[in-house]
Amino acid sequence: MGTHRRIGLFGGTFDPVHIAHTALAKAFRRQLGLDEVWFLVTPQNPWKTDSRLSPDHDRLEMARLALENEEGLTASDYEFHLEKPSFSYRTLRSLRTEFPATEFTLLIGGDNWAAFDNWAEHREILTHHPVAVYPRTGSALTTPEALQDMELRLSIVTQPLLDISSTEIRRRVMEGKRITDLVCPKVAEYIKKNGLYLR
Ligand SMILES: Nc1ncnc2c1ncn2[C@@H]1O[C@H](COP(=O)(O)OP(=O)(O)OP(=O)(O)O)[C@@H](O)[C@H]1O
Ligand SMILES: O=C(O)c1ccc[n+]([C@@H]2O[C@H](COP(=O)([O-])O)[C@@H](O)[C@H]2O)c1
Repeated sequence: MGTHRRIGLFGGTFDPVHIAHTALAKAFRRQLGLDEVWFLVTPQNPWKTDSRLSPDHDRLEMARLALENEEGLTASDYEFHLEKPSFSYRTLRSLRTEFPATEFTLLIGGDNWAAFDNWAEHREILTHHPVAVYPRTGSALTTPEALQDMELRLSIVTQPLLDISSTEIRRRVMEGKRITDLVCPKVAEYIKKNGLYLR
């Protein structure tokens, strides 16, 4: 006890998790010297109410498979037990209460960061947590004006851009195309075995 742990949080839908997610999480962990990075598989992003989402347990299992040999990267079902939709401030409140000696740093894409002042209770989030932002295609790393009076603990994660998305993977599966370069082999196998993304 008493050790001050530093954990990075990477929230997403992960339907499915792909190699760009893993590469980014590794860069995040290494560049910030974090003990661990948790992939928070979100049951329901407050801004994405897409009913065609794969079941929570499939998305979690794929994240587990993708990360089982990745040191310091863990798939987390923490948000499965919280109220929906999964507002990040609620998740973070709960984590702070449960793990008071741990510092949680949020990983946020440049696209999400540009709109961060629209996140529920965003000032509360920034008061309690450092944030790491990484570039995404088409988004500049500028801090929203509404946040400029805040004392931000902000770092930038530099990572070569990989043009891969879960949307593209789902589409390729539906079209019967190969996805072996885009997801890890065990995830490809899981998708096939369970007939995911065929409709
Ligand atoms: N190719 C990529 N490079 C860098 N970051 C990515 C990439 N793909 C996804 N991310 C980041 O990972 C986070 C979680 O991923 P998410 O589950 O939304 O995947 P996605 O591929 O963007 O999904 P979808 O295509 O279904 O919207 C996203 O908010 C995004 O910031
Ligand atoms: O809390 C919010 O208001 C909020 C608004 C938009 C997105 N989020 C979270 O941001 C994370 C990334 O979302 P996404 O869909 O871009 O992968 C995911 O954990 C969402 O729950 C959170």
